[in-house]
Amino acid sequence: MTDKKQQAPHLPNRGNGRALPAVAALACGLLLTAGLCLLIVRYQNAQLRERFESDTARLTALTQTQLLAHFETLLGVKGLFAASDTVDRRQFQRFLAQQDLKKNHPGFQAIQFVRMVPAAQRQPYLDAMRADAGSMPEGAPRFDIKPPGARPVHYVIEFTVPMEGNGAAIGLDLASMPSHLTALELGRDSGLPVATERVKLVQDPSGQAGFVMRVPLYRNGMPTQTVEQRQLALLGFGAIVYRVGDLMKEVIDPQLIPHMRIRIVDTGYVRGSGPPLAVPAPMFDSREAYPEVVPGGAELPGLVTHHPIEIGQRGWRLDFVARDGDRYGHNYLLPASVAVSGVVISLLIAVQLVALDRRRVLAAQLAAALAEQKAIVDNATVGIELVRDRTIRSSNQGAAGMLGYEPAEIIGRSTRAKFPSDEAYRAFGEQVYPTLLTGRSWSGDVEWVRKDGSHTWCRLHGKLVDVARPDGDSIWVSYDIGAQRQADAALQAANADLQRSLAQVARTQREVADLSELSGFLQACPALDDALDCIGEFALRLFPDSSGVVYMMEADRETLSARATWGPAPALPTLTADACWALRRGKAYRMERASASLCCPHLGAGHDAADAPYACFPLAAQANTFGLLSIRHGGPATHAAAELRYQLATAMAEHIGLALANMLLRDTLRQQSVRDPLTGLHNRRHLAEVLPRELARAHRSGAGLAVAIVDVDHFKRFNDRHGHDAGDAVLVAVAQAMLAQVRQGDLVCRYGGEEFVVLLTDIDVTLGESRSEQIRLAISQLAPAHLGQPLGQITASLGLAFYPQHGGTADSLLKSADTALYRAKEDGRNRVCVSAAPAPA
Ligand SMILES: Nc1nc2c(ncn2[C@@H]2O[C@H](COP(=O)(O)OP(=O)(O)OP(=O)(O)O)[C@@H](O)[C@H]2O)c(=O)[nH]1
Repeated sequence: MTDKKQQAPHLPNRGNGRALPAVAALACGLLLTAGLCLLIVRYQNAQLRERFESDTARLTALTQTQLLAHFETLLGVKGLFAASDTVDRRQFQRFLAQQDLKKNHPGFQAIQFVRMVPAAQRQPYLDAMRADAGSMPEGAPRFDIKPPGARPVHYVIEFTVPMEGNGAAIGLDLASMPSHLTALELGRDSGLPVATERVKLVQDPSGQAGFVMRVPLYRNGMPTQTVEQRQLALLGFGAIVYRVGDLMKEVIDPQLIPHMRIRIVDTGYVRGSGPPLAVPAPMFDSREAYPEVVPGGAELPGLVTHHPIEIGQRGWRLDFVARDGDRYGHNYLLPASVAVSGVVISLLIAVQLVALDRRRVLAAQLAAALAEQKAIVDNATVGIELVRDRTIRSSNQGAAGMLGYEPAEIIGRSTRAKFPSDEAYRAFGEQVYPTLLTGRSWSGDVEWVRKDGSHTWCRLHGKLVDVARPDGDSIWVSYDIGAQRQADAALQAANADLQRSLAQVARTQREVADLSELSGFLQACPALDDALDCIGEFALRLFPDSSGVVYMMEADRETLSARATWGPAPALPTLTADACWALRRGKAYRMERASASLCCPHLGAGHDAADAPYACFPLAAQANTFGLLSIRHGGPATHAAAELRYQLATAMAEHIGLALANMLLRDTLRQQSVRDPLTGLHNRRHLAEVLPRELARAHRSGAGLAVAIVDVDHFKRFNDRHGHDAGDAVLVAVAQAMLAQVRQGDLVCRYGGEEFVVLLTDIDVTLGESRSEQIRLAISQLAPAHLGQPLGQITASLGLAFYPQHGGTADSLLKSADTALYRAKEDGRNRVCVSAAPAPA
């Protein structure tokens, strides 16, 4: 069995690895998508950060600008004191009123003047303040420095604007508070504005963070270039008290609050101006400052920035944390869209690649299959053709070569070119298309014409490709069966020959059997006539449509008489040798064609041997022709059949000839044994056979029977006188005379020498006596001669005995007759004496 792998078409490998490009493309696509999404996210982040940084930078700058604007107010206070070291409370209030601080700087808690009071000046100062009518007409008798206690220097809040809500701060000695004291001393020594750390404003019950910005005020006219000079020249401080929350509300764009959390921490003095803070002090938190503002989404840890600013020699750090939302929140729609699109596109690309690969594989498979199919078609031993519109559209080598064409020669030609005639082509179409139009395939044998004009037979199978389009393509497969048909024909012929041979064998066997049976019958026949009757019957068995005749030679050896016939009677019942070519030529003669001159005359004038062939066979034994077999057949036959029936006729003739020859020989021998050769009469042996039989018949029938013994008188003397030959002639003449006097059925035999016995059947005494007398008379009337010489009168004596009167047996009857003969001799010869013997008991 052929390996299936070898049968499978050679197709591209579809194993592992074919999906690799698609997977790689998908991976690349996903990677690109991820990268693109990452870039978008990063870009968005950068955008957000840029916006965030821009917002926070702007906010920081704005904060700083706003604070500077605030500080300008403080610088205005400094200018106020630069004009006069003795600015009283009313001047101060008037100055501030011009600033319209409540309106322009709502973040102010208060603006103050802090006076530096050395310990030595404490009391004078208190006295002056308590007596000062500038602030109120009755003065401020309860004014005091608080908290009480001795300190090297006091920094006393001398007046504050507004007073409402800030009155508690009047008289407060800032030197008692280390954080204030540090800031005051730093401002004093630096000559620059200085801020405090976060302080809790005593005048502010809200508890929010606060700080105080102060600017040192020096006495006019005193140098302030050095620290010492500035310490000596210090008058006090102009101060602004801030509530950080209120301040930042002025500064911060409220629209940003929902989008970010802003915290401000105080990181301590910068440039070593003071002790650093271990922990930055929170100054402001937008979440607390704007509780009414609904914050955006969650804080974005990745969107945090810090901006340091310097406020009165203190470092503030503004911490910004963006909140998720429409300003800083990530727009995931775009990356998500990109991601989804990228994934979809990647998948589509991968699917396309898979499909492309699949198409490529399918295309390769299709190409391989087509190539294989083409190879199969091209190399097929059968013919394969595509026909459309009765035109050969394609043809393989098998189809073209079958008719001696090259494919290029026959492609494009009409299918009619293959058929021997228009009629054959039309008949083919009428036979084929009814089947094809049902959608079934048609198969059949067609006779086609080769390129060289010779014809061949092809077995054809056809089918419409699309039954809905009868004029469309049809596929035809053909193979040359010319040789096969020849072989089939030869086989059929051989088979027919074999059948004929077998039939012939059977017929021959039957004929042999018939011949054998004929031989058996012929051998069993007691007489020639019986045999001849059998011949006619068997001849009809062997030659059923025949007629014929068997002629037998007559005693004259000249003529032949028809003794057995079958079918129509022969034209000549008797003939001579001249009437038959077989007898003339001494050998078998047959004639199977019309020829008047060569046709045997015994068949009759005008016999046509072409219509009725015949054969004649001489029947001979030991070169002695004794008969003729003539067979006339019913009609012509093929040469072989004619030969066979001639052989059969020959065999039949041989069988018949041999059988008849044997029969004739047997008859001759028998005749010789029972006949007297001289006279031709039956002899004594024959009489011994016949007499008992005739006696039995007479006994059965009751008829009479007579036996007469006839003896020539004085024959010895006749012999002696005329010689023995003359005696023989007399005996012959006597025999003929006796035969002439008896009836058919009677018997005349030579009993011995010159003695004869005449057996007269079915006769009574009277007739027997008269018949015996007739015999005697006939003999006596003979005038025999020999060699031209008369021999004189002949007489004979007869002894007559009758059955049953004179004997019941052959012996007794002959004895009675012999006794009667003796008496006739005794009584003078030439007479008839009847036995006188008595009837047997
Ligand atoms: N020519 C011839 N003679 C025969 C033949 N057979 C017998 N004879 C002779 O016939 C004669 C018979 O003679 P016999 O028996 O004495 O009788 P016969 O002379 O006829 O005398 P009768 O009978 O008393 O009248 C013999 O001489 C025989 O030789 C025969 O076939 N041919």
